[in-house]
Amino acid sequence: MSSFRPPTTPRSPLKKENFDEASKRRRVGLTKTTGPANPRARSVLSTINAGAGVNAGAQSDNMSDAASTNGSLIEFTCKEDVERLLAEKLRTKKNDIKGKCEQQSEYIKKLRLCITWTMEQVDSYLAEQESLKTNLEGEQKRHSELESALSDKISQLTATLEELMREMNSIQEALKKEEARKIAAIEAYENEKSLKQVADSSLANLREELEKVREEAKWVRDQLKMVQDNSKRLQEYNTSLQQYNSNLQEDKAKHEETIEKLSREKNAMSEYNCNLKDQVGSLRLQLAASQSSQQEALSQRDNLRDQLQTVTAACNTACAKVESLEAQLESVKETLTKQLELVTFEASELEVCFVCMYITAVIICVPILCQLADSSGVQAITRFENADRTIRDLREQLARAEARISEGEALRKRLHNTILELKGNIRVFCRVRPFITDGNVYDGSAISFPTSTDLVGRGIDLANQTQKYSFAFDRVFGPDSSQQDVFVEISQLVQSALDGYKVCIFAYGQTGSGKTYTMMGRQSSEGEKGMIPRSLHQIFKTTRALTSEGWEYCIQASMLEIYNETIRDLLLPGRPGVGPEASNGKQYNIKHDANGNTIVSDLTIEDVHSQEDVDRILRQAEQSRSVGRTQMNEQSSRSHCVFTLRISGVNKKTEQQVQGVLNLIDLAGSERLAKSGATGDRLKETQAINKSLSALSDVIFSLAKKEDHVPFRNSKLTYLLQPCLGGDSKTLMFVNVSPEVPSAGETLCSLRFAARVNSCEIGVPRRQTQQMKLLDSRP
Ligand SMILES: Nc1ncnc2c1ncn2[C@@H]1O[C@H](COP(=O)(O)OP(=O)(O)OP(=O)(O)O)[C@@H](O)[C@H]1O
Repeated sequence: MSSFRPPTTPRSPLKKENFDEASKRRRVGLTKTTGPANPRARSVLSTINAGAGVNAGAQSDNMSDAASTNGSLIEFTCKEDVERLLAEKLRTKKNDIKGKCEQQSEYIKKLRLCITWTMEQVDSYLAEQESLKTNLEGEQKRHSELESALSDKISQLTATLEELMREMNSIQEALKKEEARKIAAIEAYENEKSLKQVADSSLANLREELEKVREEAKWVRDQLKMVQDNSKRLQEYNTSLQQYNSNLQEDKAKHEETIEKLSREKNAMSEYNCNLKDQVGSLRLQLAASQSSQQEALSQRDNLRDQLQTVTAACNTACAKVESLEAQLESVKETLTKQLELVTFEASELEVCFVCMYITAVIICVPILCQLADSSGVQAITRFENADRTIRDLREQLARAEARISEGEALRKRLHNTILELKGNIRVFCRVRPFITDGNVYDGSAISFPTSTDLVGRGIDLANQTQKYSFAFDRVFGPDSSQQDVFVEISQLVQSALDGYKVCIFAYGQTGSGKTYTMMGRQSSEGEKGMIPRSLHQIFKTTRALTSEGWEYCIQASMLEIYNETIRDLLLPGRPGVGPEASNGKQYNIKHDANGNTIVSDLTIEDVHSQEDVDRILRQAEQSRSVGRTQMNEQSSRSHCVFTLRISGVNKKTEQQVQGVLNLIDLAGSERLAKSGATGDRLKETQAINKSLSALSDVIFSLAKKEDHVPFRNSKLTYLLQPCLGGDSKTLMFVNVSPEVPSAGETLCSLRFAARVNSCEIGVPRRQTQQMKLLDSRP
């Protein structure tokens, strides 16, 4: 608590300056008549002055004269001096008036000095009093302020005190409650203590019981184990029973089949019987018919006999007919009777036979069926064994085939790689885009293609002013070449990436020469899709096809831009464009791990599973790029755009693994510094582009020349791609060329750059790359 201390009052208001002030005023008071500050003091002074005032002017001169003549200048320092002066007695001879006068005038002088000193004292006291008064007023004012501050403070403190009192009361109440609670808790504790004792004793009992229960549990566990063993055995038995049951089911099915067959035979036989019965019926009907016809014949005979009797001449023939008919009838009758007897006998016999057969079949079938079941079981077992043997054989054959396939695959990879190495690990293709009739007239004089056998499809001639320049590359694609024609060459490198190699494909060339067209193409038209979508299509197609051989692939994509040596993430969700806010404050640091992989910290990496995923991320990247360009007021691309696919494959069967990388890069449009006329930021941009492009060409050039020390220099692009350049990595560069005449100077520049990259200008021998020692050159 802070203690209140009143401000210290100045103890000596009449210090030197105050005193000087007072004496000054005294002097003024002597010359000027001032109002009486202190009436009493003033009256004393007036009396003295009045007494002395008679000869004031002359006396003062005399006084000083006297003082100086006597040589005794009296000084008053204190009251005692005055009293001493007043007590002084004049010692003169009685009649010595002159001496007396002199002494008195001397005395008067002293008295005057004394009065002067006293007045000065009085004045100083008055001044002191005044200053004390003002000090007092000031002090009083301060005091009243302090008083009011104190009263405020006191009221505050009173309020605080009241609050504290309230708090104290509430605390006291709480304390009381706490105490009551404490007492209750103590009681509860006591109860709990007694309960604990009871619980301890019961715990001891429970422990004993627990021991017993544990023993019982052990016994139960043993029992359970036994039961589990039994259950296992029963399960096995059950399985064998199920097996047996399934065998029996199979047998039952077979028996049912046999029974069905037999019942089908029985049906056939009963049908046959029915047919026979029908035959008998029809024969009976025939018999009845013949009997009726016999009756008719007899009636006819009677009629004929009647007619015979009447017609005698025709009687012989009729009689013969009748006789023959009778004979026939007799024979038919006989035959029919015999047949009827036979059929009846056969029917009865068949009936008997059928019943016997059925009974016999039933009697015979059971053991036969049992035998059949046995034999079918044996057959099934043999069949099973045969099938097992066949399966084993097939498996061995399959394993041999798979081994042959993987050997073949390895051989294919080796051959593919050898072919690409023979073609060159670093290759340069030239692509001339068609002339764009944008109000321009094409005279076709700038670019031509040599027709000599050794340069056909490989050479390009450029006419610039009066000079002609010839270049040869690994392939030259003319203006008529389609995206598919170009992709045929690229697809081999895509296969290399799937085989686990690192591949970099660059598109280089002046602004508007067709780099983006080559890499991305036109998404809207299937035939005009560029290398990136086509490569991805091939990758998905191949990985799908390889699934049957046990391969499982994981494909991850990332896309970044390097603008003015600054990395921009093109797949950053919600990326607005450029500037620090575009990266959401992320730092993109490039690092290389021990396995030769490039890691860009904070970069968005997307898993891609289908062409749709790829289309989506390409759209997003294109949008991010165009927003960036608009914000930078770019007319065309001024940044390097790097699309990276990381392909990781594992073969479940052979446990082989591959880790390939495919980088597809749309480089910034090249521009000659001298020609660009750029200034300010534009100049800086152009310088940055040229610097990184020349660093890239230096790297590839020294890799092609098999140099030990590769100059990765201070360029983000080359540092980023470091693990993918050199060694057994594959590098392919497109030099894109515009056919327009005004750009011939630029075209010459691009072609020279490309020629330097692969040292393939005519007359310079081609070189193969070899395993290089890559230098770490972190920018
Ligand atoms: N082979 C081609 N067939 C048809 N059109 C093409 C071809 N190559 C380029 N083009 C067209 O030429 C124009 C410029 O091409 P593109 O934008 O690809 O050039 P670029 O080199 O990427 O330019 P920049 O450096 O400015 O980005 C585009 O309209 C493109 O469609």
